[in-house]
Amino acid sequence: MTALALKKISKSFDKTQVLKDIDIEVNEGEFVVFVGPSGCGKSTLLRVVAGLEDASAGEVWIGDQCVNPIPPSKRGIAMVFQSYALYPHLNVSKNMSLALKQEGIPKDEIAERVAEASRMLKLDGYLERYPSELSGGQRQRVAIGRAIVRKPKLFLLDEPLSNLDAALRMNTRVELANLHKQLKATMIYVTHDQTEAMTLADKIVVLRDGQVEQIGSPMELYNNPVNQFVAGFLGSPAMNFLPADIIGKDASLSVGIRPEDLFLADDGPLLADVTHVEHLGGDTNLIATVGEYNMTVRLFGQHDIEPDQQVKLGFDAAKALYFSADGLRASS
Ligand SMILES: Nc1ncnc2c1ncn2[C@@H]1O[C@H](COP(=O)(O)OP(=O)(O)OP(=O)(O)O)[C@@H](O)[C@H]1O
Repeated sequence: MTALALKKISKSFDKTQVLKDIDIEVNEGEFVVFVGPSGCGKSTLLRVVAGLEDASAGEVWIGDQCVNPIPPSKRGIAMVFQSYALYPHLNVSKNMSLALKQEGIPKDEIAERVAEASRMLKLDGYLERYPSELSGGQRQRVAIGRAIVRKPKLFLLDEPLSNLDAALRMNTRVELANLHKQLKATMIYVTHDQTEAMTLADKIVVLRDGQVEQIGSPMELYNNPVNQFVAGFLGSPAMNFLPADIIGKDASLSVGIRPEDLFLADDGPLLADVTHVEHLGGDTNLIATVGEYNMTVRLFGQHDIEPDQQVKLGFDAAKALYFSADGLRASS
């Protein structure tokens, strides 16, 4: 069943249009990630779903109801923000239960829900602590717990991990994926981080300049992007783009080759000047130039290559993608 449908949503602030004709369907239980560069309209779209902003045109459907006239508090949603927005004067237990109390839910049910959420989030030992006595990761878990106890139809998460350091971000990402599995809840998650999108999503919505570029599973988008923008946005290090005549193809096209699809080959068609080498232990990244074009090569394992060295590169031709001058996919 469809949990959320956005139908031709547009949004303008004064004369500036920031969302244009957005159509998205989210199935029940899906983890959907809105991803795109800064300013593309991700947060505004989430706020329109929440009812914190009105759409200038179009409809928001939650389940079988058009919620345009319905205020945020009645939409059956719970939001988690980047800033945890916890109440500093309330302990963890009270932060989690406040909204339920305001809704008039009986005390023993509140206690049950708080106990269950804190068990899931491994916060059971911290219920009496105040936010100032918690780490950033714990605070974010409380914010997530506060959403869980409300048993919403839809979870809306706006960059919830971006205040955490890299290691904690990765742990919390895994916890969030597990939580989604346990709750079987519908989640809409906004991020500009393509790794979060790739690792968390059942379905990714790539946005640019207020428009949907492509919707699909992470692997569909990675392997079969509709255009150069999507191809370049998903994947780290990013896809390399070169004029196709460098590999003997039509000069009006660009060829896109992912860093991991390049390899060292004495008879390879690309002569690369290595400018920098990143030894990652398990992998080695070469930053290089081919003619005037920059390239990143991801080699499996450890390699004894120095900056200023020249290497010959081959690539997996079956995985190369071609793009016409307007950025759309083309056949070679
Ligand atoms: N209340 C507002 N009034 C005017 N312009 C706004 C308002 N809110 C957002 N915008 C503009 O709308 C555009 C989209 O903003 P939005 O915050 O949705 O982008 P985003 O993709 O979430 O970016 P980021 O990743 O940087 O948070 C931006 O150009 C922003 O300046």
